[in-house]
Amino acid sequence: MEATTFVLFGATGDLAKRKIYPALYNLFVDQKLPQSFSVIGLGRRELSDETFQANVEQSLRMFSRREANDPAILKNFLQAFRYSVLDVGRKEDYQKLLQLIEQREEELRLSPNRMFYLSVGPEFFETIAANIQESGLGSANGWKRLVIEKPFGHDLQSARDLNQKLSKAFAEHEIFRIDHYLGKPMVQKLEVLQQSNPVLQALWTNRYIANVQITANETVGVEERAGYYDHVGAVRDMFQNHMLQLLMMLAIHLPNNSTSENVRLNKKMVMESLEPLQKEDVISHIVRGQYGAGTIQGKPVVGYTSEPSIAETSRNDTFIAAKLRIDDYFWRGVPFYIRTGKRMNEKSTRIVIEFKEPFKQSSWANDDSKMPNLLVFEISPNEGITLQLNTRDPQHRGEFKPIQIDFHASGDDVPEAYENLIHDALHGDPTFFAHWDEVELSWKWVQPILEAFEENLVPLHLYAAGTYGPAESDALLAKDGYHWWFDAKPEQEIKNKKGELYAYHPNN
Ligand SMILES: NC(=O)C1=CN([C@@H]2O[C@H](COP(=O)(O)OP(=O)(O)OC[C@H]3O[C@@H](n4cnc5c(N)ncnc54)[C@H](OP(=O)(O)O)[C@@H]3O)[C@@H](O)[C@H]2O)C=CC1
Ligand SMILES: O=C1O[C@H](COP(=O)(O)O)[C@@H](O)[C@H](O)[C@H]1O
Repeated sequence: MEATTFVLFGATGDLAKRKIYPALYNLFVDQKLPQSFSVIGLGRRELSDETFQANVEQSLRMFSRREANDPAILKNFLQAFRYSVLDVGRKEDYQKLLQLIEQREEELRLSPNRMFYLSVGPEFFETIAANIQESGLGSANGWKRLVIEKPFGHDLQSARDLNQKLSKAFAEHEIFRIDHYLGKPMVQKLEVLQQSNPVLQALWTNRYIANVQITANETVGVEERAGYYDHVGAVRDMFQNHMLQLLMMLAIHLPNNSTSENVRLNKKMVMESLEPLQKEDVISHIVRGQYGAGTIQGKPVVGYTSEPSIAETSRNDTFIAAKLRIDDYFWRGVPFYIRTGKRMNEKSTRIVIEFKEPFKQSSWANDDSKMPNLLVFEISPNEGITLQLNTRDPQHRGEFKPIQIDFHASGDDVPEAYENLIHDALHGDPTFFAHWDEVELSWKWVQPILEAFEENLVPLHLYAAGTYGPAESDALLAKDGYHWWFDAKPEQEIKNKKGELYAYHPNN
């Protein structure tokens, strides 16, 4: 891998501590960082290099998936780190930064390849990009890349404006827009699984699939992020980016040996084929919710409008469920249901593919003991794939009995999303980053929803914390004769149509 200088804006911030340093450390231990590597951390507060290194070390102790207790490894890792004070608006700070980078490049004999990681608020993205260009930081005789965190815009127009400004300083192939869901190992496997398994390729069509359900449930509430979250809601925070990226990754059809270009083109095609929503259709396709008081894992929690720094009158959405259709050859007629919410019953991100009724034409058609075939991708917190099949149960007069074929990855060996993404950005591999075309098409699809919410054309349903969202979310599927799979019943059991228990909830 080519020698690189990793320039981190926001080096004293929460994301850097919780995700970026642990990811760099784990890549270092796995020998996946360039042999010659320099990190320059930036922030407004004054820190010596030693204090900065000590802070990084502390973040590893708190957040790294691997213990950081080997002094020799730690020393080698931390010696790459330097700190410089930089206020994003102060031009002289960029000159100081340039001098420091050049000095380190000379000391370490690094080629001037520079990766600028913007782990700062979105209000700074444009200014930083412009200053990188103006100061000459990006014009050395090597490559330059810009890694940019979410949110990428607040709506369609602001996203377009931001992109236009960034593109004055960086070309599209130099911009790596982070969507950390694309870094999750199971999401990355979706592409490989489909490409390398003819059995899945054959099934990936409306001929066999009845519906697809994509869920990202969280148990946490708004936490300390009121200032940000109350302006974005679930629709911008999760749906426009992470959930639509999951939809694209699931729905693409890829040629064998596909390249990152194929992935991007196919994702774009999925978004272009999404049936657009008109503002007046939002009410029949989208459910918006907000959590009220309730109980999470046995503990009482307050409702959204009683959370610190949230106005009592807030009508912000903390839950969204949607029904979408992809109007193309493969998916025409297959509804995609998506939901995400805070303060839900459990933390789980999963995709469930429900296959069509297998015995429609057979003499078993009216046998209620059979279940549909399901293919389940558990994305987080546990990673796994389950295929549910029907078999006969000799113990019970030969009724159908679902069996599940399971693969589950073991926790410690699974790299964190940020490890995968930083590794790919260092390699210049854009496959698992959001291309501008996808971002623009996502905002375009979501725009009527934003407007309908703004104009209050859609009711805001309250749901009790610790549930699976408002009843209207269940009704969205029930209208089509479906239900959300794997929502734990109060007693955490899953029963068949005859009311017989056939499985416990997967997270129990
Ligand atoms: N935290 C998270 O879990 C996630 C965060 N993100 C995104 O990552 C980005 C960073 O978030 P997070 O780390 O939580 O934010 P924090 O508020 O914790 O950190 C912000 C960082 O920006 C620096 N900063 C603030 N103002 C300036 C300025 N004028 N000039 C230079 N540096 C400045 C701060 O340093 P100092 O105070 O020293 O100036 C600090 O290092 C945001 O875009 C956020 O949306 C995305 C996903 C998850
Ligand atoms: O981007 C975000 O994602 C997290 C959820 O991520 P996960 O990896 O824990 O599923 C969410 O809590 C946060 O609000 C959002 O900004």
